[in-house]
Amino acid sequence: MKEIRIGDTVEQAIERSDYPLDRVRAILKDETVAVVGYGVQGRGQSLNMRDNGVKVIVGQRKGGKAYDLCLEDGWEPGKTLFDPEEAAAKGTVVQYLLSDAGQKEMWPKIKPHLTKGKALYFSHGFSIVFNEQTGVVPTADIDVILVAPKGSGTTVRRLFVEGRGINSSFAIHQDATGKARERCLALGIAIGSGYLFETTFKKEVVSDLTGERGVLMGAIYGLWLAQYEVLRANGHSPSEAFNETVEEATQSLYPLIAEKGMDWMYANCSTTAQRGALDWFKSFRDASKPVFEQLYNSVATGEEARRTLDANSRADYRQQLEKELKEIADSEMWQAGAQVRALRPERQG
Ligand SMILES: NC(=O)C1=CN([C@@H]2O[C@H](COP(=O)(O)OP(=O)(O)OC[C@H]3O[C@@H](n4cnc5c(N)ncnc54)[C@H](O)[C@@H]3O)[C@@H](O)[C@H]2O)C=CC1
Ligand SMILES: CC(=O)[C@](C)(O)C(=O)O
Ligand SMILES: [Mg+2]
Ligand SMILES: [Mg+2]
Repeated sequence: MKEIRIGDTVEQAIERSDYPLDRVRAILKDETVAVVGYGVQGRGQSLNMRDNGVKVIVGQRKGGKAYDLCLEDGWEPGKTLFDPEEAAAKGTVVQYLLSDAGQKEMWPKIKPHLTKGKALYFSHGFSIVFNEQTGVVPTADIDVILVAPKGSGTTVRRLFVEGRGINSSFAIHQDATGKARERCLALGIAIGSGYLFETTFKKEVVSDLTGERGVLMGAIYGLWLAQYEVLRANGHSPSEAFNETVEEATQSLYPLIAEKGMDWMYANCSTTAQRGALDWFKSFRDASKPVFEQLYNSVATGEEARRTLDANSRADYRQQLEKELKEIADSEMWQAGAQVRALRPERQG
């Protein structure tokens, strides 16, 4: 256990040494963990648990790319690979890792298999917190727990393979068996978390939806695009605009932030840059803060959940997302990006 103390706020983070693998295996020895949904998270988490010696099965419908990936990854039909409902029936822990819209749709089929004493596990507070929209209301006789890796499932797997670990949030929504916390923490370590930070389903979903719409994905792209467009409009070449907006950020400056914080990154830049950045950051904060407040409100009122469920429940949701991602890929900025990235020396030859 590690303590984080900021002013009056004290937090405890669970670490791997609190749950060494033999303890994890002992806690989970009588459990069959059914991972329902082999998407980005289902894949990362199930492979890590399998490598950690946990008894894992996967529930994924036949046909489609995700099923092919299951076979490629060594899941065996009838042994460790089943239809979602069959897996839910066999599992004592059901890791519900369909997309959030998929969780709503499949719930009537999954719910009957969640019998007394089982654990229902989520990696997002979405289905439970917005249950008026999703209809996901588990019976009182099962544990309902959450481990939400704070990163892509791709990273969950990559860090694990490198012997590192991702930060995850965890929360207990229902403890029917008296074992919910042990189950949750053992699973949290088993899926590859390095540290586990306690939260609630509500806090997790609101912060997560804000973060991904904000600084992690939506805001960063908006900010980068605005700068790129201004540079281009003023006659700078695509490569100059891209290097000065994205390539330098991801290749040089952001890794310095990751290493020792914002001040360390600043300290490793010129005094010219430091003076300018220190003068300008407040303008960017002030310009964007009202947008963040609007965003937070839209998340907290359930509006973002409504939009997500509406859009991602359509039959053609994937094609729609792919179409919009392709528009980004085809845009000048990211075409320049593809060519600039190809010039990284380590990508030569
Ligand atoms: N993608 C990520 O890295 C992260 C995801 N999460 C959470 O983990 C959970 C799983 O997310 P992802 O792995 O991104 O899911 P995903 O979008 O990759 O989908 C997972 C699986 O759900 C299936 N699916 C989608 N709609 C369906 C439907 N209507 N009926 C049946 N199956 C359907 C897909 O075919 C896929 O196999 C979600 O709660 C998400 O918010 C949390 C942290 C990060
Ligand atoms: C990767 C992650 O944690 C996100 C951005 O919240 C998500 O994929 O939902
Ligand atoms: Mg997240
Ligand atoms: Mg998210």
